[in-house]
Amino acid sequence: MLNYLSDLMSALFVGDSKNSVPAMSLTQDAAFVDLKNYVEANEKDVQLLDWFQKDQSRFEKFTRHFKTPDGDFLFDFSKNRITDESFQLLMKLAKSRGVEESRDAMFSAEKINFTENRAVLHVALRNRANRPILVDGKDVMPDVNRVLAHMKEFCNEIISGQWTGYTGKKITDVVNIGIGGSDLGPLMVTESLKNYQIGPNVHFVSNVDGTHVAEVTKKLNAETTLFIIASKTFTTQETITNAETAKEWFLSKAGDPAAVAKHFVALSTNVLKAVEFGIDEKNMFEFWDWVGGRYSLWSAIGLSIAVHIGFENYEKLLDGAFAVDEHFVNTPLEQNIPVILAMIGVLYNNVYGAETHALLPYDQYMHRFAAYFQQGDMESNGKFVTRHGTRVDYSTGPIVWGEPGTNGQHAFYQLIHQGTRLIPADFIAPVRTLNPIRNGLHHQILLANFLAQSEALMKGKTAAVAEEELKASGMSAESIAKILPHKVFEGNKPTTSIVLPIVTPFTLGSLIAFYEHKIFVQGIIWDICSFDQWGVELGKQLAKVIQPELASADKVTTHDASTNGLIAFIKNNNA
Ligand SMILES: O=P(O)(O)OC[C@H]1O[C@@H](O)[C@H](O)[C@@H](O)[C@@H]1O
Repeated sequence: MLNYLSDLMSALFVGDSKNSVPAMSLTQDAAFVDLKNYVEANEKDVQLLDWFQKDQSRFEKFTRHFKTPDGDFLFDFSKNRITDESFQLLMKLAKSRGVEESRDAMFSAEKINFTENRAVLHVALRNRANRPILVDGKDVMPDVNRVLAHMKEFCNEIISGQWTGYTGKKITDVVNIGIGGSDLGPLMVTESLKNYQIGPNVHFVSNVDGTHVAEVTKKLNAETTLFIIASKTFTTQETITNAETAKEWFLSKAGDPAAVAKHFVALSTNVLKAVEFGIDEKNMFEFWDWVGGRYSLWSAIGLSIAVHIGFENYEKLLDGAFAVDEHFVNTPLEQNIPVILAMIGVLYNNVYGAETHALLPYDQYMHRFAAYFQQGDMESNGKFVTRHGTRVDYSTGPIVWGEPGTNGQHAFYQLIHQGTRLIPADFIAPVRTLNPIRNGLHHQILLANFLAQSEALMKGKTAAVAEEELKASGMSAESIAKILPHKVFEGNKPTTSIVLPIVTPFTLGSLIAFYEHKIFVQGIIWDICSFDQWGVELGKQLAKVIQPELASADKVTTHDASTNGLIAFIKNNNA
């Protein structure tokens, strides 16, 4: 029965798509078996430092540059557990899994999101060459350009003060109300590019916890505030609830419902629902079902970004991503940065058994970067079923986490240095700071810490070195014997260093696109559908059942004992 079902699924969905990978599990793919066997026999126990000592050209060999108008990126992969041999085997695996064919299928608008029967076309939103991209025979570019033109016009009106609120005042504050992909991207990017602000202040309301909207509106003046309701579906409970609350708050100040049109705009694929909510159709910024929520900051969902930093800067963000799209499409696998990022991740995930991946930006502006890619990566690749409908027998997407340096150093780096798990980490640091205060002193300290941490993780500290240090401090032999094991760092912890020239709209756009394509490539290797998110639905379904139960006075007995007990406790103590 199970086999019949999975065969049926394959026939229905993967069928003759060019994008289909060999119906072979990753673990049975000869390229994977070769990689695993080779690494286990030759590389698992080798110290990274030994490879540096043996190969003087290791740094040059395993670094890649990426040029931008704002300066070069340097990707240093050399502190990873790769050699010429394992690197070649990783590239063979990418070939064998059909990475190039799948990439081309995405760019040519095949419906690779087969569980929702949709193309995956965030790349069309930043297709700065304006090459036609056909979905169901229709070029999507005229629509993309039309919405961009609308966004431009709107931004200019808001920033110039031509657009005024109901009492004739200029808009000073914009509140983006959205959640998930309709929140995290604009939030992360506006924080990262705060230095480029030329428009109103931006605020974000996402959590359905009333505290979020209450605290944000507390600080605002209705006369000068514009709400952007951002929701792909316009049915998300949290967003609609927050939007209705914002409208109530606004009307309690403005009084006249006619004023709503000047203070509420919507970003959605669902024009009907937005109009139903009371948004004037000319204040609707549309996008399409082929834009995944977690890839939507390049669409109308980016409006709060464009309003905050100006449309020209927003276009530079798109340009930066486009430059990476061109690189991804046109560069051979061995030189292809997203492919290398992805394949090194696969090595740790599937050969070394690593469970997590840390993103550590050494830039305060980028403090939400890891949170953003938690959704980008974990919602995309947190899947246990292959595209052929069978359960995987290997691990898929890693747990993604991180905090900006140097805060992380004083919090969780202890576990990376001396814990028992292998935690591959990406260090991301700009050469130049946007705040060179005290003659660059802060930035120098920041960069010294970034460099020191990745060095320390690789080098570690042997017992002999630790003992010497303790002796030099004048400690007694007895105390040294007690403390010595605790002072040892095993080292050999792999890291990738991504050095960008400076945080600009262009370089940030590029950086985001590198990670997006990394996630894409890994999904192909794991043979999963990286573009849907059915896993978030079950909880939503159950919440709809529980909410009325919380509201009623009746005793609830329909769940398991734990859930019933929790409901009873909350109700009994909520008098
Ligand atoms: O933009 P919408 O339709 O309100 O959806 C918001 C979020 O809703 C969540 O349920 C999805 O997991 C996310 O992918 C999505 O971004």
